[in-house]
Amino acid sequence: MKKILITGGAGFIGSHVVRLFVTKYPEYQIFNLDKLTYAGNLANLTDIENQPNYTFVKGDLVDAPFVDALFAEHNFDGVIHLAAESHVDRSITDPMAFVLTNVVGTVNLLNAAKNTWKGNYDGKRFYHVSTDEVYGELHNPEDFFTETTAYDPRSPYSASKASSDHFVRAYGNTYKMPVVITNCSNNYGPNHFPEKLIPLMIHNILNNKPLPVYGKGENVRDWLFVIDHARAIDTVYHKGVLGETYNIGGFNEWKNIDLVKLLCSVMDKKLGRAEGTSEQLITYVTDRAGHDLRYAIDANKIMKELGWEPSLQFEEGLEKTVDWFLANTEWLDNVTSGNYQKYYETMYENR
Ligand SMILES: Cc1cn([C@H]2C[C@H](O)[C@@H](COP(=O)(O)OP(=O)(O)O[C@H]3O[C@H](CO)[C@@H](O)[C@H](O)[C@H]3O)O2)c(=O)[nH]c1=O
Repeated sequence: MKKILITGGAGFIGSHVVRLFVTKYPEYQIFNLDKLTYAGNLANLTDIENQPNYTFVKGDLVDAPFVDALFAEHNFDGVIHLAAESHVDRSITDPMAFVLTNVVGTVNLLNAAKNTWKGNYDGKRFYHVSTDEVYGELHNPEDFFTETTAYDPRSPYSASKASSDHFVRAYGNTYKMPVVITNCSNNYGPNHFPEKLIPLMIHNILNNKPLPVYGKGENVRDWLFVIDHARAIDTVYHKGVLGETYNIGGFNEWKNIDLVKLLCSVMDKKLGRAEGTSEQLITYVTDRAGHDLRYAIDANKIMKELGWEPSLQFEEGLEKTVDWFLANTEWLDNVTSGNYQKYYETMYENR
């Protein structure tokens, strides 16, 4: 039985990857290693937690002896590394947390794999899940990030992810480790932690709170339904060429303000409120420091070479997402209690 270690499997994207692998591949033993930070939540996985091919391990990638021991015990065949601090705003107020988890954590994991595999890489694979933010920002509407775009990280978050990408490639080159990397655009969908744009807006609309749009709302992001990202990860894990990088995205660009207005209108319909009700909550707030203007990803390589493509149109995905949040208000209430409130009381003055 192949043993696969998925890190960060209790998080938003990770939990969708764990679910897909546990249900699609009963012949794999899936280990989910997660530190259960504020954004990691085992409630994301209750439907599969009793599956015989699923094991949860709580632990911190920064703890090298722990990571070494886990690897030595199981000699994993594959690693899908998603564990990361992921929120740009938090990286602005606490960059070191991002250096530790994203850089030190990744190098600890690489070392553990290297020292356990000892050059015997037959059937082995180290897959690093990364972000399009490593490429910096775009200004010209005709430009897209491709796999050969030079790295230009501009936030502490993207600098930490760029650094971890470089380490993964360096281990591929220096120790000939079997590595593959993907860089994906903005995800959305069920279980998204409500500090990110879409779930935050859903949460605030439900609670009649202001909808904080940074700057003028002119920044552009490319959005992909999280389950399509999980499908892409499955595709790259099984068909991706070692040493390669694949960009993943939806060819689905939205200006923040247009997206928030669309979401307001979907919410009004779902909640039976008059059209325009939620839009009144839109509040322009101080811009994010160093806010990247536009991300746009060229996903042609994964589409043409590996045959992956998104399964959903954005409007459909957004409606599914809203439906999920409306059906899971308990999940939302749980993740927005306690420290969440404290974070939002101080975050605007910290930015
Ligand atoms: C939370 C929040 C965000 N924004 C803006 C900032 C961005 O232009 C856009 C999306 O913000 P966020 O949801 O924080 O996502 P963004 O900074 O683009 O980064 C996301 O997408 C990246 C991929 O591009 C991932 O690597 C990151 O982990 C993920 O957080 O919305 C607002 O205008 N108001 C808000 O309250």
